Amino acid sequence: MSTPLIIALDHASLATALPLVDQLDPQRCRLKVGKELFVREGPQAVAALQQRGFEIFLDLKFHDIPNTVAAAVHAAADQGVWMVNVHAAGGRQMMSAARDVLARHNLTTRLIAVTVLTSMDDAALEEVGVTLAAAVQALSLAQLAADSGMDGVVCSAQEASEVASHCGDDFLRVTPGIRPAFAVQDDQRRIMTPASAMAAGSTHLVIGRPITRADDPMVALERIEQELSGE
Ligand SMILES: O=C(O)c1cc(=O)[nH]c(=O)n1[C@@H]1O[C@H](COP(=O)(O)O)[C@@H](O)[C@H]1O
Repeated sequence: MSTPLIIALDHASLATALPLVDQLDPQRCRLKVGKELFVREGPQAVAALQQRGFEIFLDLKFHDIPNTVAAAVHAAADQGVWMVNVHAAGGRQMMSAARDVLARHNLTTRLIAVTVLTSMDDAALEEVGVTLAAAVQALSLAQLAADSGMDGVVCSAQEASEVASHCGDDFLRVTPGIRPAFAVQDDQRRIMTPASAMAAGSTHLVIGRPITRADDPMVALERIEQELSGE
């Protein structure tokens, strides 16, 4: 599937997500199941979406000791999800343990690492003791993720081209913080429009509220697809 679009289903329940899901075409987007939906509904939400033909990015951003994260990543991959993520700040040992468990069980789930959350800017990072600029810290964590055998990273589109030049073109750049011109910024800080994010080297775009909270989600999605196809 060549579409870069991943729609973030940040819904309170499967029942509230399905009216949107049932209008979507699994050939034209993937779906991201995150903490809220997964904590409320569990693996059955993932299964219900897979049954409808969608590839799932299970976004639980694991960050714990290596043994715990490896086991959680294994459990996610056993559900047949397309992609799962961990926090790069969990370190080399944690990421390597997660990678190794997938390799040992011949599981093809893509394993990516979150660098610096797109909701954080330089000032927010400084408050948690990181004095590097967000872009510099993101690049450094991307390099660590690549060295630890990750398939790619979650980063801001603003960092995607630098990540590609340091970590290689095959290294995935999954970029949230996407805001079309018609959408509000919400709690995101390091943002880009869909077309500029692709031009800047993103391989995948994670988009939630600009679609899911739009008055007409399908119209919002069509506008984004048109922007991406250059119409
Ligand atoms: O890992 C993620 O998907 C993620 C990482 C990050 O740095 N920033 C970020 O926004 N996300 C997720 O991407 C989605 C963005 O949603 P919207 O801001 O509504 O488009 C949310 O589900 C976030 O949890």
